[in-house]
Amino acid sequence: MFARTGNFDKLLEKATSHLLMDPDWVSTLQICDLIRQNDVQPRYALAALKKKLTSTNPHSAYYALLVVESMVKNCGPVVHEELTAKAFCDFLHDLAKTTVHENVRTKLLELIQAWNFAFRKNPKHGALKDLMAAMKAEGYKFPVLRESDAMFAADTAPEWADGDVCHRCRVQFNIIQRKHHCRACGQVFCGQCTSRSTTLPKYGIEKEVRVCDSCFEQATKPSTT
Ligand SMILES: O=P(O)(O)O[C@@H]1[C@H](O)[C@H](OP(=O)(O)O)[C@@H](O)[C@H](O)[C@H]1O
Ligand SMILES: [Zn+2]
Ligand SMILES: [Zn+2]
Repeated sequence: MFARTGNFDKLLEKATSHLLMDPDWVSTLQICDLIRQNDVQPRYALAALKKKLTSTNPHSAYYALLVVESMVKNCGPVVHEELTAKAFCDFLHDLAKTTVHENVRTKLLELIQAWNFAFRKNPKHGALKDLMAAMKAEGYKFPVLRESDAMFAADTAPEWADGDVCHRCRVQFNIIQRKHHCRACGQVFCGQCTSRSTTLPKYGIEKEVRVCDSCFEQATKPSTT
């Protein structure tokens, strides 16, 4: 686990370096890949980003906000849930109040507006709606919404299911027979039923990851079209 978060920490330093003249999109998108591939948990990522967002350096704080924006666009519901949790919305409210960087505040208002539009139909993200209402009541002026800002990347890999037996052959898990997850369908399997790996471009996963036999067949069969 450490190896994966160690990689994340290095990428975050690069993506939010105060020496950057322009955003480091390569590192930013590699961060998204780590989250998408379940190598780093969104909670860990957002906790690390909070420190960067409150940096005294305007570039670091601003680039950190661009990383959050990319995560929301590219990593799907697991990030959306963390982002719109009350605790993080309270942090964003405080950041809007306390940041000394006008560019961060402007970008933050733009993002809160875009996220509210994107999640407007989903009651799960009520804390974000409350945040925007509270900030409007406090006199914050939100920019005109660009709907393009609120579009998100297509598919993201499904969340992992849990279970005591292999989803395919029903063998019981135990100290020897370990659990594994297929990154394509998210189901839980034994080692024998997830012995192969493949890339999953439709989920933005470019490296070979563990998949179950049926998802392997599905992902590797020549396309009929
Ligand atoms: O080996 P364990 O200590 O049981 O841990 C399991 C591995 O981390 C599996 O990773 P993998 O799918 O990449 O094998 C994961 O899918 C299971 O949920 C975990 O229980
Ligand atoms: Zn099995
Ligand atoms: Zn599968």
